[in-house]
Amino acid sequence: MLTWLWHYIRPYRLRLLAALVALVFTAGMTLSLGQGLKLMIDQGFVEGSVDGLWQSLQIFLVLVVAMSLGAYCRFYLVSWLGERVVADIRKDLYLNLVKLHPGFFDDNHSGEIQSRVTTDTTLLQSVIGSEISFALRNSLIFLGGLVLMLLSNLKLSLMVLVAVPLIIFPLIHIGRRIRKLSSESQEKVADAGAWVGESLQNLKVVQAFNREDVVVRRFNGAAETAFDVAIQRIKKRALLICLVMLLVLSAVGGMLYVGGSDVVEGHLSGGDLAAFVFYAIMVAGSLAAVTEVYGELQRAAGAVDRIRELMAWKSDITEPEAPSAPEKVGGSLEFNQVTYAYPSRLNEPAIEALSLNIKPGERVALVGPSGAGKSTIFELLLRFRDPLSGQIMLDGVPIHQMKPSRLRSYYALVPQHPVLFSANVWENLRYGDPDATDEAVIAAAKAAHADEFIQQLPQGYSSYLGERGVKLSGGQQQRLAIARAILRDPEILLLDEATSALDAQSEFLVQQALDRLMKDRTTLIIAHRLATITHVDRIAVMDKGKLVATGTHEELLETSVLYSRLAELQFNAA
Ligand SMILES: Nc1ncnc2c1ncn2[C@@H]1O[C@H](COP(=O)(O)OP(=O)(O)OP(=O)(O)O)[C@@H](O)[C@H]1O
Repeated sequence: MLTWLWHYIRPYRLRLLAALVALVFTAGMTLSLGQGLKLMIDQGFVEGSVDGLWQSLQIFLVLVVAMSLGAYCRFYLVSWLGERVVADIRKDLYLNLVKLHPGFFDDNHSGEIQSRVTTDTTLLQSVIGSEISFALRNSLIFLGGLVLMLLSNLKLSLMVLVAVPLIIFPLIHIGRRIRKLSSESQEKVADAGAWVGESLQNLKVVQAFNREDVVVRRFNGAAETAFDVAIQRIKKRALLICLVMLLVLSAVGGMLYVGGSDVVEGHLSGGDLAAFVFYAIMVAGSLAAVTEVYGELQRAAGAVDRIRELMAWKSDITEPEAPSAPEKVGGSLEFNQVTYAYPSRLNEPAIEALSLNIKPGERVALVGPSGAGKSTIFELLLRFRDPLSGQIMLDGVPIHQMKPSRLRSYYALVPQHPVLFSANVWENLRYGDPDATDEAVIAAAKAAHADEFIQQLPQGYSSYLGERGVKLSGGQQQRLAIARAILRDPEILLLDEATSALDAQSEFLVQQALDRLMKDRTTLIIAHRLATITHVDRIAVMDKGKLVATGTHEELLETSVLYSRLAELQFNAA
């Protein structure tokens, strides 16, 4: 774990060094205050000299100023390091997450992952940015105080030495228990957090079905479990603090008694006893502080484990060593005996032995009942998943021999549920092509029949969309998604029921835009409504992961029982 952390701290080692110097300096100054105290008492109070008192006070004040300045530098440098290192870790973690294969998020709750990116890294930040320094400073004070105590009075110091193991051993034992409980507690909080995310995102469904009480009950359950686990941890922690105080302060009381007797008998000066008590309090306080922070460090160790686990995940979609990367592709696609099954349902292939050739510029519609595997074909084409067997070729090159980013640059995807990001219209459309000029963006919006409604938004193209921005209707969102694809000007178009959320009027307009977009481009359309695809070159009928027929609308009405049944249901019902 330390080597891992060092990897992140290393670039800032000069600052670390400066922080350490400041830390050692302030610890030294803190300890020297004891000597200042001794001077003040022996030269001032005991000798009854105001001059002596004034002189020793001056020395005391110099020490205080030096200590305060040192503390300023230490606090600034150490906190800077904490923030910096954690920002770097967050960036790395996010970079790894966005590169993971999308299937990863099927099995891993995105809420839990979110909590790792935020909560766990925050925990780590407080550890690097304060607690390690706190622990180090207190350890130094503990050790320095102990040495000064030993030097000034052996007998009294022996009492401390007897007390130390009595304190340390129960502490380590309880600390271990705390570590286990704290990672458990964090998992429970993450569970509750994930549930909040899911239920709030889908609040309309929750309310439409009057299921508020059910989600509340489930959340309460999760919150209570988190509470129960946290309480177990807190009990242990409370015990830890209580034990430390009891043991340390009893030892200090004993020392005061024994040392006080020595002063009374004249073996020890008042200043020596004051300095000794000062050190004893420092030693006790720093030990208590170390134990306090020990629990936090244990918690952070749990957080580090979880962050590292997430960073260690690698995408299932591998980059080829010697990628084939044609600059331009013609757009022919060939599925060769492709089989794929989702990891959670390995014995039920979603696509089975699929073979299909698509010529450059051809428009092919995929139809079939729900669950037939149409969306899975898109996922395979985009290399969100790789086939278990068989291969997919683009212009004769197997797509697994292409860099995923290069492969995806040939496509534009218009998904069934358009996704708009929290950004303005310009930026949302430029998702298709970040370098597009304003004119090109507007032309694409016009072609997708989106320009008109965009102009009417409060700030036109600069209107902010997304969760906290302007809300758009389903049809408007879809037209933006189409404009995005137009802007991308891809070799291959993947349309997932792109006109599903449109009214008859906009559907007509968008269909025109799509026709223009599809011209001379290989296009795959997932279609539920056969009316929208009667004009395509070829229709591929899928059922339960298998390709059962291909042909034109007219041909399939003759040859495919499944297709004619689908057509009959749709056209007759219409
Ligand atoms: N992430 C997943 N994990 C496990 N199984 C999945 C996953 N996604 C899809 N499936 C299953 O794979 C099969 C094919 O699904 P797919 O989404 O490709 O069908 P589809 O033809 O697009 O359906 P629809 O028309 O309803 O969108 C279905 O049986 C589905 O339950």
